[in-house]
Parts: sequence; structure tokens; C-alpha cells
Amino acid sequence: MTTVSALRALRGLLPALRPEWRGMLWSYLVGTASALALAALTVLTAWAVGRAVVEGAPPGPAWWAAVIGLVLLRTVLTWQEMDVSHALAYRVLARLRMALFDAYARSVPGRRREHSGRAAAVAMGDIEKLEFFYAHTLAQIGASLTVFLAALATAAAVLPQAGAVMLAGSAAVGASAFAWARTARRLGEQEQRERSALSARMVDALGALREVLAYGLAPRIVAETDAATAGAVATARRRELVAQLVTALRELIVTGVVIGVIAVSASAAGVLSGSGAAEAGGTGAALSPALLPALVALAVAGVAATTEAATTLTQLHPLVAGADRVAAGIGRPPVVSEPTAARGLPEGPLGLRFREVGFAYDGREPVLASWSAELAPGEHVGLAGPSGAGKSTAVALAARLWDPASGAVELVGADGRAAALTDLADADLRAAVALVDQDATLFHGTVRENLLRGSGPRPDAELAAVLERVGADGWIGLDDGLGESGVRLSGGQRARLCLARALVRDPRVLLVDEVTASLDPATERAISDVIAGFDGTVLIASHRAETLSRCDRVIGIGASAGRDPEPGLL
Ligand SMILES: Nc1ncnc2c1ncn2[C@@H]1O[C@H](COP(=O)(O)OP(=O)(O)OP(=O)(O)O)[C@@H](O)[C@H]1O
Repeated sequence: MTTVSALRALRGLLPALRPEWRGMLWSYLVGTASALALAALTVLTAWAVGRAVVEGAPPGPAWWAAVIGLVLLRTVLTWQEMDVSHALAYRVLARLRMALFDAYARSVPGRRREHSGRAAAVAMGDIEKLEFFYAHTLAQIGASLTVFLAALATAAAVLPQAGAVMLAGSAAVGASAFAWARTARRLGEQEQRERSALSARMVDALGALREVLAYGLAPRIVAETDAATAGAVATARRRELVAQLVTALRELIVTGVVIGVIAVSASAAGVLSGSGAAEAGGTGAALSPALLPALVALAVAGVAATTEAATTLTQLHPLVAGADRVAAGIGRPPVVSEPTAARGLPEGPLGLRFREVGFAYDGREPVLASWSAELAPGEHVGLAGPSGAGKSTAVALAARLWDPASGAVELVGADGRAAALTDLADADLRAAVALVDQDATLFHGTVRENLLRGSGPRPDAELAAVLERVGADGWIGLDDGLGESGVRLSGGQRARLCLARALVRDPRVLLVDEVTASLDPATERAISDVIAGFDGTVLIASHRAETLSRCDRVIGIGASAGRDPEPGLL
């Protein structure tokens, strides 16, 4: 059953939202109280009308007090409901985003840089729709079902036949949630696919804007986008049509329930047989005619609540694909996991040791087989080897982006005490070891925001000193914006800022991967100077002779492992 699978897919995300259960419960309670207040108002009004018409008795002060009280209560509850559900919506959105981001970052695609802006755009779109479900509809379905049960119990107590009609009508309304479910789901998935393709097309076009302009591709891209938009709109209209059909079917059922309740209550009150209330009272009729409008109002309130719940359930179908995608994203297994009982790190300078390390990217030939190397605390060591030898892999292992399949990577204190990276708390490891990657990315935002990423608050004077240390103070200031991924900067400028970002953290071990690879000799020299001046342990992977010549020692990896690097290699 597709509704069941829809609920299963959406239930799969609940663990990520567990911290929000109080908010969800509160939202359900406020929503239920508000819906019950409205149902009570409707029934009380209908009861007063029935009594006035049939018995000629106007409502008394208690009725007025109850009605005014309910109106005030309903006003406050409606406002509260909006407030609670909006606050919940923001938190749910943030939690799902965080869970997905975290899972991406910790899983294999994140380590391989395989996740694209496209996948992220689809996932974020999915999450926004799902947030609506958890924050605005889950509690509402619960509230509707509670109102239905309360109305059913009251109606059945007053007149069991009316309760039976309500129950049958609600069952039919509930069943309507399954009508055309498969079609709705298929159309929902198709619409999502078309919209994703559309946004991917836009992202691609904007990403390759220089090529688009240089090759005069703009008119073609606009025409293709137009056609794709028209396709997505047509699918959305078909999906909407199915939803409208189901709604019409439900309204038909509600009308049937109203007619049924009127029929059974009129018959019970003796109205159909022509005996009035006054006579009815004395002839043993099951129901006073004065109660008839109240009973019909009760039935309508109950069935309307089920209708609302069923409508919401119908709206779930197009969400299933998104829920499945997000659940699959959040459920990705992490590449490295934190130890249950973390070890502390030795104080002071730290060395780095690769102890018989073996590593292979999944299902591939081993990159490292029983490879050992050791950097003494404070030593600056170059890592050389031919392209593909595993230099970046070794650096990534030292940053614990991956774990070795065999052997260990350890941080070693000056007293010789060693701690394997796998035994350390992530925060301790990140505080001690900083990585400047081959194609390190700067974030959108100011220089200050970039420098402070990953470190606690630092005074501006300290940040300015680091900028000066990397030779960036002459051309950029802390308040300057970097643009998306630092696109406004040259390779050398970006390398300096990435290095500055690592230095601000005051690490004890600095890992540098090919950061000078594409720089001119003068900039390479300047960057190498900064690294040479770093007071701590350095492991720097590079092909460049100038960069390696500044190290205390150069070790080989791959074909050159165990030997001094050949001059030609450098
Ligand atoms: N994420 C990955 N998934 C699968 N294979 C990978 C991945 N990263 C690297 N490899 C493979 O592992 C081997 C070692 O790559 P690595 O990048 O560590 O070499 P390298 O010595 O740094 O090379 P270069 O000097 O060209 O940067 C190569 O064969 C490469 O194709």
C-alpha cells in the first residue's frame, strides 16, 4: 500500500528529529485543543438553535459564558498554534539539514568530493517539503483523529445509529486516501525529477557562465529552460487534478454522512413519522428533536476532521520520493567513527607516525601496503613520489579523513607516548592537526569569517597578525568579502589565505598537500617561507624542488618509498 510505504519513509526520518518530540507533542496538544474548541462552539450553537426553534427557549447565561469562553480560548490557541508550529518548522528544517550535511560530510562521497551542488540542491528542496510535513501536518493529523474520536464517542452516546453512520462515513473517507495513490506518487516523483533537472540545468549554466557567453549559448539555454519549465508545470497540473478528484470524492462522502445522520436522528426523534417533540417526549422517542441540529453539527465536525486527516495523507504521496532520498542521505554510514572511550593527547609538541599502514580505496588496488614513516616532534618533512603514488592519501590518513585498513597513524608526544588517531576524540584531533589541502576551498563570506572557521573567537589584532605572517595584509583586509569559494582571488592569494586559516587554529601538526603546485616561483618561495617558519611539525606533500628543499628531510612514498627521492623526481 503506497500510503503505508509513505508513512514508513517519513517515519524513517523521525530518529533525526527525536530532540524535537516535545515541540511536536506541544504542537499536537495546542492543535487538538483548538480544534476541539471549534467543534464545541459549532455544536453548542447548533444546540441553542435547535432548542430555540423546537422548545422556544432562548439560551441561558451559562450558554453565553461557555460560548464567549470558547471564542476567547480558540483565539489564544490559534495564535499559539501558529507560533508553536512556526518555531518548530525552523527547528525541524535546521535539524534535517544538519543531519543530512553531517551524513554527507562523514560518508564516502564527502571524502571523495563526489557530492555535487546538484545533489545538495535536490536534497535541500526535499527537506523544505518534509519540514512542512513534520512541523505543520503531523500534529494536525493527530489533532483531527482526536477530534473525530471525541465527536464519535459523543454522537454514539447520544444516538448509537448516528455514531454508526459517522463511523461508516469516516471509514470511506479514510479509504479515499488510497484512491489514485499510485498515480499521485508517480506524478509527484516525476515532478520532482523534472524540477531537479531544471535547477541542475540552471546551476550548470551559471557555473559555466564564461563559456555560455563566449560560445553565444544563452538563447539556446533560455529556450531549453522554457521547455523544461513547461514540462514540469504540466506534470504539476496533472498531479493537482488527481488531488482535486480525490477531494471531490471526499466531499461527496461527507454529504452522504450528513444526510444519513439527519435521517437516523429524524427517525429517532419521531420527526419523520410526524410526531413532534412535545409528543415525542411522552411517546418514548429515542431523541428530542431539539438535539437534532446539534447531532448533525457533531457528525459534520467529526467527519470533517477525518476528511482533513485523509487530505493530508493524500498530500504525502508526492513527498515519498523526497523522504526516501533524505532518509538514504542521512542513513549513509560514516567513514570514520569516534571512539566510545577517547584517549587524551600528550601535551607539548607532537610527532606523527605511520606504522605499517595499509590502505585501499574501496574495491581498488592498495595504495599503501605496510608503509611506515615517522616525523619527530617539530620536524618539517617533505613527502615525495610520482603522481598517483599515494602522497595525498597519506596526508588524508594523517588528517583522519580515512582510516587505514591495517596498521595505524599515531600522534607521538615528546616523551614517546603515542595515541592512534582512531582513539582520539574528533575535537582533540582537529585542534591538534590542521590540513591545507591541494584545492582548499574558501567559504563565501569575509576574510574574518573564513579565518575564524573552525577556531574559537580571536581578537582582530591576532587575525591581522596572521594575515601579515602569510603576506596577505597588503592586498586584503578582515572585512573584505571573498565571493563564492574565493573566486575573486588568484591561486597564490587563495593559498595564502588557506594557510592563514590553518595557522589561526594554532595547530601542533600542519599537513600541507601540494599547495604550491600551481604557483609562480616567487609566490612558491613566499609560501614556503611561511611554512618553514611554522613552529610545529609539518608534513608537506609536493612535487616541487623549491618547496621540498625547505624541509628538514624528504621521505618517499610508492615507487620511491624507503629511498631518498631521485633528483629528477623533484
Ligand atoms: N577518493 C578516491 N577514490 C578512489 N581512488 C582514489 C581516490 N583518491 C585517490 N585515489 C587513487 O589512489 C591513488 C593514489 O592517489 P593520491 O592522490 O594519493 O596520489 P598522489 O601521490 O597524491 O598523486 P598526485 O601527485 O597526482 O596528486 C591513485 O591511483 C588515485 O587514482
